[in-house]
Amino acid sequence: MPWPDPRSRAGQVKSNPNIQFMVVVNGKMNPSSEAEQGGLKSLLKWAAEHGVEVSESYSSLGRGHSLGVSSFPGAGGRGVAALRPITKGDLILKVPKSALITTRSLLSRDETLCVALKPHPSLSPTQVFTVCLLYETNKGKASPWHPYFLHLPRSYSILAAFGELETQALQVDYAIWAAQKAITKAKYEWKQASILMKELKLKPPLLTFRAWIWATGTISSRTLHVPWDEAGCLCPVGDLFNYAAPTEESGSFEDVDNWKNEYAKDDLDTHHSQRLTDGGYEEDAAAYCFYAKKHYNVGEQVLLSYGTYTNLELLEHYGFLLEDNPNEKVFIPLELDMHSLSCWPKESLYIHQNGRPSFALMCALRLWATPPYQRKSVGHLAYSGCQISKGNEICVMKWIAKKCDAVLKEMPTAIEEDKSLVHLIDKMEEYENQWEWLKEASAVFGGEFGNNNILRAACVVERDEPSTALVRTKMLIDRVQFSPISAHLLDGPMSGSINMVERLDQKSPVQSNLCSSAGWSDVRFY
Ligand SMILES: C[S@@+](CC[C@H](N)C(=O)[O-])C[C@H]1O[C@@H](n2cnc3c(N)ncnc32)[C@H](O)[C@@H]1O
Repeated sequence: MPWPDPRSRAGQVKSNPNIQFMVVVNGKMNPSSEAEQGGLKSLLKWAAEHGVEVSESYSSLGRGHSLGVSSFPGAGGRGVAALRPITKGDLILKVPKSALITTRSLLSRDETLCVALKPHPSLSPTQVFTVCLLYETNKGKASPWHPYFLHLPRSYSILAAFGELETQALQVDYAIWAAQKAITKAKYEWKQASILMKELKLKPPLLTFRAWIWATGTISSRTLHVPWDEAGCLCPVGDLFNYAAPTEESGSFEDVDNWKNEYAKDDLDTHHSQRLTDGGYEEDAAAYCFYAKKHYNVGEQVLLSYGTYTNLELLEHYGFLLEDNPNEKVFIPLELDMHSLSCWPKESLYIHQNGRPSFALMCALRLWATPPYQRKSVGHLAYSGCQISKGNEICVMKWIAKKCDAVLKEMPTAIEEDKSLVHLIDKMEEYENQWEWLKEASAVFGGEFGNNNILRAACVVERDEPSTALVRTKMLIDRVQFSPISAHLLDGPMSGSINMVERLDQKSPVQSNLCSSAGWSDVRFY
């Protein structure tokens, strides 16, 4: 999902393009490992050659680059660190238009691709970009973006990549439905584009649904907004910034004025307001420009807001969740008679992670809790976000508390169970075989796996050979990886055996709105 529209900014980037490699552990910077350095070197050398510019500044450390590529375990994995103090509003990175990957830039270099696309006008801009991306990776080293492709993640945990087990583990019905919808849409779009991909003679591994999901995940989680193409652009180096949710001072529950402001924010947030942007394409600079949204000290991770997202939306588009997401919403269904009193759409009836009900939910409930003969005379209070009476407010809050209790009781597992399970899955690699792991799981869950799909799946696998059982369980829980580069190499007799490497380091998201981040806590550099 491309980031929102840019706002215009002034600024200057000094043109020293050599970005450094560092690892930041507990706020302290250390030179990164040789493997990491070696791995990233080719990308950053390529970036420098293609005019990517990173800012320089003076500090007690002397003059030097403001940014470095670092590893932030538990906070997005590979990301960008401040190597010098950075001031709010500083222009920190500039990526020239010529380095951006867009449908247009790919088409302008390839006549075959242009000709092949013409008879397929019904494909959406994103489908076209997905095909173009797979076509470009199909070129292997012949593509000018080959060093960039080498550094893309091998797999994504976006909803479209979910299997049945993961989908059911979401537990919440609207989250399950969102996953099913994302999977169905991806399959439909892949089938639609398959004819074109065959005409383009992509290598067999790149024609698979797995490859489509890889390209979809790349585009969904890494593209930035550009004004000339709704599919957005891939921005080498600019796509190394991890996400920080946009926050505002939240109003206190008792403070009606603050609360009303918060309600105004509900409306703004729904439209992914432009105020959240800290990067954008600038026509006069012919470059994608990135600005610091706040002050950063040396060693801090420099983050960007891609937009305002709930955890389910983050999972859908970016494949991770935030444990503390100020924009998280839990939707509360109203009974028919309550709904008929006001005309609020279902998606406006929710509770924030901090427990604050949305404006629409409060309005609908305040009206419902008012005797019918009074609704006309006091309705304006509800519509302007004000209390109607103390009794009315107590009635509303009691209803919300009862509803929340009922919703939570309907979930097959509780948050404590989910946390234990995520912890157990993380520890799976430490066990020699499935039996040992299941023994530990039984102890934690008191031998009762109830409705826990993941543990039930593990029990079924248990009947296998112990040596293969653990691997199979991990495969059920984790995602297999797709490497476009090795797919490119796999040709001829090996083409059927797409390079699938088990992904053992990724958590399975359980209950999207309640569970911890499933991001790249352990990014591999390759
Ligand atoms: C634009 S990329 C950022 C760079 C990425 N970490 C990398 O190694 O290439 C976006 C992806 O980074 C990860 N990510 C970004 N912010 C995160 C966060 N706050 N927590 C966990 N994962 C995050 C997610 O996998 C997301 O899809």
